[in-house]
Amino acid sequence: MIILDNVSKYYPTKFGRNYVLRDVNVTLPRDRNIGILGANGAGKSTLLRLLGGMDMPSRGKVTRQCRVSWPLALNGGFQGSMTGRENTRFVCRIHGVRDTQAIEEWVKEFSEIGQHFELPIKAYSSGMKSKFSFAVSMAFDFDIYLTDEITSVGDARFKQKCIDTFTQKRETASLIMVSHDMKNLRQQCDMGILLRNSKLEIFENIDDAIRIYQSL
Ligand SMILES: Nc1ncnc2c1ncn2[C@@H]1O[C@H](COP(=O)(O)OP(=O)(O)OP(=O)(O)O)[C@@H](O)[C@H]1O
Repeated sequence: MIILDNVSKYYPTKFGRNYVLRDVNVTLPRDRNIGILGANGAGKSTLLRLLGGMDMPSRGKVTRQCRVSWPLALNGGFQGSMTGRENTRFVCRIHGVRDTQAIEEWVKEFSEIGQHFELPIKAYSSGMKSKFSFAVSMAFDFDIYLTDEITSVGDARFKQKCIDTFTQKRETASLIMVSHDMKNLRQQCDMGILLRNSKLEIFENIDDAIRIYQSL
């Protein structure tokens, strides 16, 4: 379960506070696949970051009662001056893994970035960063995976490898995904969240969420 308790999130701007969420109280179950819908700029990516703990609410509290991933293929979550190997080791430590060697080698192999693994992340191309980030995400077992569009990782072959690996993970985990692709949302999700006017509307059935979203 992920519990949002009176959560507000805003960004200060020169026009005043830009509220993305305002006084939101919801509990997201551990065992449903949830699609997040909303117009451009509604706050879907911000919500995903709050759920994963990459970002903090301005007010209120987000409580995770299970292991929640960071948004897959997130490019900005690593330490640029550290190498891929060092970043992997760091993430291992955060997740309480002491013997990091096997995970380091798995990430090196899966990401296909070769000797770049031993170089600082800031020297990676954006494609390399996505591959590396996806590989690190797949090296751990989470209960809930957070994802923006997975389709943005690497070339066609690598993308297929990601989809296959992720499909395996999903046998024991669930998914909270942001997408503008309704077909993809219908295929992957059974429950929906519509984000508009700084509030979340929860739909038990993804089809209902899509119908309301498309009628807006
Ligand atoms: N780091 C930030 N600093 C200031 N404002 C931000 C920041 N990140 C997002 N915002 C603002 O918060 C709002 C929500 O942005 P967010 O990226 O979460 O929306 P989104 O629904 O994911 O959009 P899209 O569908 O276009 O990707 C927007 O008005 C955006 O300008």
